[in-house]
Amino acid sequence: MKGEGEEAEVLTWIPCSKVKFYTNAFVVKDGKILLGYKKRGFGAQKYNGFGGKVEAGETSLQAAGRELEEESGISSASLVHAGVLFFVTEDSESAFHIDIYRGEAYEGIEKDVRETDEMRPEWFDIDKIPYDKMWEDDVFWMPMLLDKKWFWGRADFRVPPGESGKETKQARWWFGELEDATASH
Ligand SMILES: Nc1[nH]c(=O)nc2c1ncn2[C@H]1C[C@H](O)[C@@H](COP(=O)(O)OP(=O)(O)OP(=O)(O)O)O1
Repeated sequence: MKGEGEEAEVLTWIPCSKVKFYTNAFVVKDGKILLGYKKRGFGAQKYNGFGGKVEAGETSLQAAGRELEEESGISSASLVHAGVLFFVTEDSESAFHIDIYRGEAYEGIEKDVRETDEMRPEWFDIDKIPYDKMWEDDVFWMPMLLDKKWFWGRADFRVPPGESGKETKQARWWFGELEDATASH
C-alpha cells in the first residue's frame, strides 16, 4: 500500500519556471493522417507529428512549416493552429509549450513525402491511429484535432513512485476544448 505522501506527490503538478516554445504538425488527407516514426533523440521509437523548436525571429507558424518540410519533405500543406499542448516532464528542467498544427494537404502530396535521418513518415487511417506507440496524452486531444475543435491542455510525465528505472509515464493531465473557437488563431 502506498503512503499518503506518495499519493500526494503523484497528484501534484510538476513545478516549472522555464518554458521552451515548440511546434508539432499533423497532416490529414482523405481519412488518413501522416505520422513520423522518430528514429533518434527524445521520444525515439514513437510515432508523432513533425515539429521542433521555434527559433529566434520566427513565428510559431513559420517554425511549424520549416520543421514539417525538414522532417517530412512537405513544403506547402496549409497549416492551421489546432491547439496547445503544455508538456512537463521530470526529464527536463524546462516545460514545453507546443503549438499543434493540423496540415490540410494538397493533391499529390504523397510524392513529396520523404524519410529523413530523424523521421520515417507513414500514413495511417484515422480510425487506426497507433496510440499505443505514441505519447500517452495524444489519445486525449487527437480527436479534437481531427474534429477541428481548438483545444488546450497539459500533460505531466513522472517516473512512477517506487519504480527504480528512469522511464517517465503520464502522471497527471487535462485537456479541453476552447469555448470561443471563432477567436482568431
Ligand atoms: N505529441 C506529443 N505528446 C507529448 O506528450 N509530448 C510531446 C509530443 N510531441 C513532442 N513532445 C515533447 C517531447 C519533447 O520533450 C518535446 C519536443 O519534442 P520534438 O520531438 O518535437 O522535438 P525535437 O527534440 O525533435 O526538437 P528539434 O531538435 O528542434 O527538432 O516535446
